[in-house]
Formats: sequence, structure tokens, C-alpha cells
Amino acid sequence: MTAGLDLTVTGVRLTPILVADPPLLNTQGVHQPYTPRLIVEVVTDGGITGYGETYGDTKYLELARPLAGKLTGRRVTDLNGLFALDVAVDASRVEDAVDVGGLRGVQTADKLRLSVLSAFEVACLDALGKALGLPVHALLGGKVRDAVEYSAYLFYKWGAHPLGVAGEKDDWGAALDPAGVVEQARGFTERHGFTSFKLKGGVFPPEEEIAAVRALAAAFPGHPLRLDPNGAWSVETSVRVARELGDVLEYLEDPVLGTPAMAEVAARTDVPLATNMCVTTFAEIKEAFTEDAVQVVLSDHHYWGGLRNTQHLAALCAAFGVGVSMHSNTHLGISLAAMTHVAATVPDLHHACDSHYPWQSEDVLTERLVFDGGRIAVSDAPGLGVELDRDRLAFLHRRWAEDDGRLRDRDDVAAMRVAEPGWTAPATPRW
Ligand SMILES: O=C([O-])C(=O)C[C@H](O)[C@@H](O)C(=O)[O-]
Ligand SMILES: [Mg+2]
Repeated sequence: MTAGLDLTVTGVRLTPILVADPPLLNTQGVHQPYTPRLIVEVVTDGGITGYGETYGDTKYLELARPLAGKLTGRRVTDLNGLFALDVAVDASRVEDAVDVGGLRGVQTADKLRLSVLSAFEVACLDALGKALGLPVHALLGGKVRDAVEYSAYLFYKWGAHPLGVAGEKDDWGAALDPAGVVEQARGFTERHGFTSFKLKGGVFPPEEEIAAVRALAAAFPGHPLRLDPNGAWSVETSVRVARELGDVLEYLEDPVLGTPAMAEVAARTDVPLATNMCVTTFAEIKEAFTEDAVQVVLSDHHYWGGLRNTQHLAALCAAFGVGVSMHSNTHLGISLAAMTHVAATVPDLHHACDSHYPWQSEDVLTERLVFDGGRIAVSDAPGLGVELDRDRLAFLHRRWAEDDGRLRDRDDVAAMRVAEPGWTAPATPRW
């Protein structure tokens, strides 16, 4: 044990919350007005508390509870032991071929387990850093940059959630055509200084999305642009879009579903292909890299299993000459801080990372993280460098506790049905 420090875990607090989410559209449907997250607090014998954050849907909560019980009595330094903890995953939770949202690739029992353990790992690192007076990036080997660049995450979007649906107001307005997308992008640059842009596609027919990317290219000449239809297109459509936008795209993200189809597209275009859908586990790497199916892997420390696994992934990508960046979906400041610490340690990070954070008007931190020139400064404060606002946490937890259960599991398809009765998850390829 480190001299003078008691790093034994005496308890783990799990707080499920519901956070406001604007009506962002994707190929599955639309975001619900509130989205579930789970805040993890690991408390040590020395009185230090470390923070972590992950998905808050029921299946993650059900797994987090027994894992939390097993963490008590262990040391926050024992991260390898943490990942060896055995907790059975209810098979009915992962029987579908893709995860519930259909946006993060194949769901497996191990991925579910990793998605929970990752929050515990982050919380342990936060506690350890606080105990040692060191930032998390130092525990990961040290930062190689002082700020991490993020891209503006543009969405087709309604002006408000459907009539009759309770939700928080946002001031972004609707974005349903090229002009709306460009206006949203301008808002992102004005508020946060982003200089690269990702458009979440697969919502409208490819011609409309091509027009939107063209409009972005005209409004922001020379800026890196990405388009991500979450596998909604056929190989032929993908090749056509790549041909039409080849001169302006930094990369095309998951145009088709599955490694074989990605490899087919990759063989027929020079536009790099990125993924957070066909390479989401270490087991999926071999086929994708040997088939040259992807040129950029978007890591996500939540489901890859934490900050150290993200570094392992980055090392593998570097060995194969594959680029690395970061995927994101609805997350708060604890996760953004964790993403920033690990991203700061990855030498070959040549693409701006994704972050939903600007869309989240609510947070559990006493001070929001701030993008400056599209970048988050890497904190040198002990741990993650963020502080929990207990009143906010309690407020957001009350919202979760008072919910009748409908919003406790993210379901973009069900949310879309409110506006379009009869809506079902579109069959793929959709176009
Ligand atoms: O492929 C991606 O980048 C995502 O799936 C990111 C998010 O999940 C996003 O699409 C969303 O939340 O609608
Ligand atoms: Mg994606």
C-alpha cells in the first residue's frame, strides 16, 4: 500500500439520473426528452471520493449493483483485479444482434460488463489521483498535449420535442435542411469555437445529406467534415456518396453495416472510413484491420472498458497504421473529463474527438467544462479535476425516481413513434 494513504474502497454510491436531451434525429428515430445516465462514486477509507459516469439504462444499473458490492474492500489501485471481477450478465439483456439503440454495434455480454466497469475504473483513477495529488493523465503515463480538440457534433433536429411531451426548452431551433445545418454549425463555432464538423446522417435520403455537407463545405471552406449515417446505406449508395463528397470529407463514418460491407466500400473509394459500429471490441479488430475495412477507429472508453483499454486500442491502431479518435453519445462532464485525460495521453490522435456535451444543458458538476477554440484544456488538478454538485445530482436523481419507467431506458424508436405512430426501426440498408 502507498505509505500514509488508505486506498481501500469502503463503499460505492450509484446514482441513476435523467438528463435533458434535445430532439436530435438519427437513423433509428429521435432522442427522448430525458436520457438515463449513471453516476458512480467510489469512496475510500481515507475519505476520498472518485467519480465515474456511464450509461444509466436498467441493464447497466442491474449489473452495476452487484459489481459495486464486489468493489468494497479492494484497493482503488487494483484495476486489473477490478476487470477480473465476475458478474453474470443476464443473457436476455444482450440477445439482440445490435445494442438497443442500434448505434453502437453488436451488443455482447462482455461489452455490457465493460460499459459498467469502465465507470468504476474512472472513479478509481479519480480517487487515486486525488490521493496522490496527481491528475488522471499522469496516472496513464502523462499528457502529450495540453488541450484536446473536439468536433462540432451536428444533428438534424426538431425545434422542440413533440407536442404533449414534457421536456426542457433549448435555444438551437430546428435543423432539417442544408441551411439549418449550416446555421447550427455557425452556432457551434460561435459558442464553442469548433473548427471541424460531423453531421449525424442516415435521417434523410442521401441526396439531402450530400447537399447539407456541400453547404457546410461552402460555408467553412477547408474545414474537416464528416458524415455518419450509422450504417443506413448500401455499398452502392456509400460508394456514390464517397465519390460525390470525396473532395471535402475527412472521413465517412459507418456508411454500411458490418466489416465485410465496410471492406467492400473501402476497396472502392479513397475516402477514409471511420467506425464506432463494426470495431467496438478487441475481438472485432483482426478481421477489420486485415481486410483494410476501416481507416479510423472511434474509441469510446465506456464500452471499450475504460481509459487503459482505450490506450491499448490506440496502440493497436498505431501498429496497423489505423487512425484513432473518439465516439460519443449523450454524456456529462465526468465522462468528458475522462475522455480528455485519456485523449491527452494518446500520441497518434490526429482527428478531433466527438462529444455530445454541447447538447447537454444539464450537468452534475459544480462548474461545466468549457470548449475554447473547440478544445478542452487538459486539467493538471488532482484526479479528473472536476467536482460534483450534490444538489444537481439529487435533482436529476429525483427526476429519475419520479419517472414512471418509460424514460429509464433510452429508446429512440419509441420516442419517434410519439410523432409518427407506426414508426419502427428502419430496415437496413435504408437507402
Ligand atoms: O455513431 C455514432 O457516432 C453514434 O451513434 C453517436 C450517438 O449515439 C448518436 O448517434 C446519437 O446519440 O444519436
Ligand atoms: Mg458513428
